[in-house]
Order: sequence, then C-alpha cells, then structure tokens
Amino acid sequence: MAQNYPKRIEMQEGIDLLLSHTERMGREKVAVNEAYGRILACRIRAKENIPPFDRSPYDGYAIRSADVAGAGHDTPVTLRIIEEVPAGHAPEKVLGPMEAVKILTGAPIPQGADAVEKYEDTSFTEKEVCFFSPIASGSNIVKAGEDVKKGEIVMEEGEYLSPASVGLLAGLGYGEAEVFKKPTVRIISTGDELLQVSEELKPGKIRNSSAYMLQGFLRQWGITADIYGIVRDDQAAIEEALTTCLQDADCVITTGGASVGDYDLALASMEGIGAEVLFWQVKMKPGMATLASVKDGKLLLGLSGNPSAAAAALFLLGLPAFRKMCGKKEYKVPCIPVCLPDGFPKKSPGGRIIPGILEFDRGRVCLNTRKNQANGMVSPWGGCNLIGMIPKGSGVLLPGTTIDALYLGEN
Ligand SMILES: Nc1nc2c(c(=O)[nH]1)N[C@H]1C(S)=C(S)[C@@H](COP(=O)(O)OP(=O)(O)OC[C@H]3O[C@@H](n4cnc5c(N)ncnc54)[C@H](O)[C@@H]3O)O[C@H]1N2
Ligand code: MOO
Repeated sequence: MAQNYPKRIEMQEGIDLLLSHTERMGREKVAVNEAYGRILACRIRAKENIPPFDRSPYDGYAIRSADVAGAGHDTPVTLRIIEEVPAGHAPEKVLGPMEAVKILTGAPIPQGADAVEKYEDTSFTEKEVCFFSPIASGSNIVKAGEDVKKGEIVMEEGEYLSPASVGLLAGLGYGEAEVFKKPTVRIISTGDELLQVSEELKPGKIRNSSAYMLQGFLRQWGITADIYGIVRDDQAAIEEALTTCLQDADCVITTGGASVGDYDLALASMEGIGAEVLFWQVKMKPGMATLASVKDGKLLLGLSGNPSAAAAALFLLGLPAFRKMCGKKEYKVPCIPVCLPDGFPKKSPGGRIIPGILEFDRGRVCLNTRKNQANGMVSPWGGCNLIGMIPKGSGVLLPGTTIDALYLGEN
C-alpha cells in the first residue's frame, strides 16, 4: 500500500522529523586516554582540589612576611634557612620567627609561612637568605583549589571532551570516563555510473567521491562511518544492501536515486524493505532531493547523488539528529551573522546554501566561498567550517551583505 508522507517540506520540518525519530546512544566506559573527542555521559563533580595543597609558583624562599616588614636596600633582613623542600616532598618543619624555608616550584608551602620570595630578589648562602624589601602576606602562594575546587561541577553530561577536559579528568583522578557510545553509520552509494576510486575511467562513468566526503564529515562529528560500497540502480540490489547495513548500523545513508528520474530508486527501496517514510523532498537548494525513513527504530537517510546536495542535506537536516544520537546536550548547530565580502552573484528565490570558510577582515566575520558553486560539486566544501544560508526571495547580494551561517567550528 502506498504510504502517505509529507512532501516538499520546509527544512525545519525535516530537522524536527529526524530529531523526533532519533534516540540518544547508550553509555560506555572508556579509559581516559581514549576519551578525547567523546561526549561525556555523566556530570563530573570535583572530588578533590586542584592543586591539592597551597604551593609555591617559584623557586625561592618561604617566609613569614612580618619578619621582613622593615627590610630595605640599606636595612636588609637576614633569615636562617631551616629546610629545603623540593617539589614532590612535604615540609617537615614548622616555620618559626626569623626563619626561611628554601622552596622549589610546585612544592607545598610550609606551615607558618605566608609568602614566598623568588631567588633572584634575595641574596643567599646555603645557611642564610637576605631580603632587601618587604613582601605582602599571601604573595606568591598558589592556594589549594585555585584551578578546581572540591565539590565544584566541572563538566556536564553531553559535553564534548576536549583536550583540556581530558586533562581535567586525569587531574581529578578519573582513570575512566563514562561517555555515549559512538553511533555507526553505513554509507551506500547507488548508481550505475559509479566506479571505485581505483578503477580506470570509462565512458559515462564517474568515481564515487560523495561517500568519502560524507564519511569524513561523519567522522568529524565522532561517528563511526563505514562505506558499504557501490550498488547498481536495481531495486532488489539496493534493498539487499539496506537490509545488510541495517543489521549492525545505527543509521544508514544512501546517495543517489533520490530524485524523480526513472532510475531513482531510493524511495522505492526504502518502502520495499518496509521502512516508514518520514518525508521526501525538502525546500532547500541544494538538497531538495532528500528523503528519510525509519525501519525498526533506525534512521535511513536518502541523500542526493549530487555531492554538494548530499553534503548540504547532511549538515542542515542530518547534523542535529546526529548530535542527538551522539549524546550532545545541544542539538542545534550554532548560527552566527557573517558578511559576504563579495556578495553573491545569483538570485535565490527559494533560498540557497553556500559552504565556505570563516575569515576575519577588518573586524568583520566573513564567509569566504568559492566563486563557482553548483549542486554536483565537491570542491566548494573544501575546508568548510561555515555554511551560509541565503534567505528565500533574495536577489543578487551586494558585497558586504550579512547573512546567517551555521558555525561548524565548535564541538
Ligand atoms: N527532472 C528532474 N531532474 C532532476 C531534478 C528534478 O527535480 N527534476 N532534481 C535535480 C537535482 S536538484 C538533484 S540534486 C538531482 C538529484 O538526483 P539523485 O539524488 O537522483 O541523484 P542521481 O541522479 O543518482 O545523481 C545525481 C548526480 O550525482 C552524481 N553522483 C551520484 N552518486 C555520486 C557519488 N557517489 N559520487 C559522486 N557523484 C555522484 C551522478 O552521476 C549525477 O551526476 O537530480 C536532478 N535532476
Ligand atoms: O535537489 Mo538538488 O538536491 O536541489 O540539489
């Protein structure tokens, strides 16, 4: 029976439909040295202070500031050195009046001391140290918990584990981190015209480029993305590929055959395996030829054969759902106003998506795009970290026009 599904939908409707059919992945524990780039699946409350004790930021002398209150160039004050404390050692003595402890960077401040003076601001022998100026109480002492205070919430569930987050986890004594599992996505490239990368070109044939670009984008987002391979324009073959991929993938992406041609079989194949179609065709350019369906709770995304259209739909429609699957707390991709230094030479009655690179020019945040942009191209996506969205009904855009752009540089 023919399915009744939304057609020619607005982009936001597509995003919402994909989100509402997407589940967050389960959790797993990984060693802290494998945690970089993952999404944290719990809240982290500091179980200890960093640093754990008051310490010296310099090589110098720990003293009682009151002892050197009267020190001056002509009235030096000499203190007796009672101990040396290198980093990694605990002081054994309590500092008394007119005493100093030789201290090295990172070593704990001895009891009784309330300031540290750098070596180079003193004159010293092995037994004594001489001060030529007063020093305020508290000077050059790094307090325990200066970096992180015990009990403080340092990370939230859904946070991306950056290099610094992993450093913080290690600093707090977490050998493992609870993270969301990575989703697995399989990419099926449909089309009789497609050749493997290493094959020789033949008349009418092109190499499969899309799969590799899409795989790269998915990997950038922390997804395990595998290329299934090329499948000819044959419904039974596409259905078989879909069924195979669905066995162990969390989501399947097809490219090609998403339009209205005689050999456009993505829709029929998804229906053929009993998937529920969520939508077909989205009001976006490029990327109109996009469809989505669900089978056994798993998302099937049918992207255009045109590489640029496939990339646009993957970013604008798919990315929020992938962020949700990955466990990110914010699904929405950040959007910022950017300037088009050269404007845009064509009209955009239905709106237009233009990938590019973020640049700064005389205090303006700019979107630098390739002059040549078309649905069938891969090259405009090179280095892309901003996706400009020219609004519906726009005419030719003058140099300096500001438009909204999705910012892809945040994690
Ligand atoms: N009569 C109409 N024709 C087309 C329409 C339309 O509305 N009416 N839409 C056009 C638009 S827009 C797009 S986008 C494409 C979408 O087509 P399909 O998704 O069916 O894709 P194919 O026809 O299979 O391929 C399109 C194009 O891309 C090349 N291709 C395919 N796979 C790959 C790959 N893996 N790597 C690189 N390039 C690939 C393919 O050879 C074609 O040139 O339909 C328009 N037509
Ligand atoms: O449908 Mo095409 O995807 O507009 O570029």
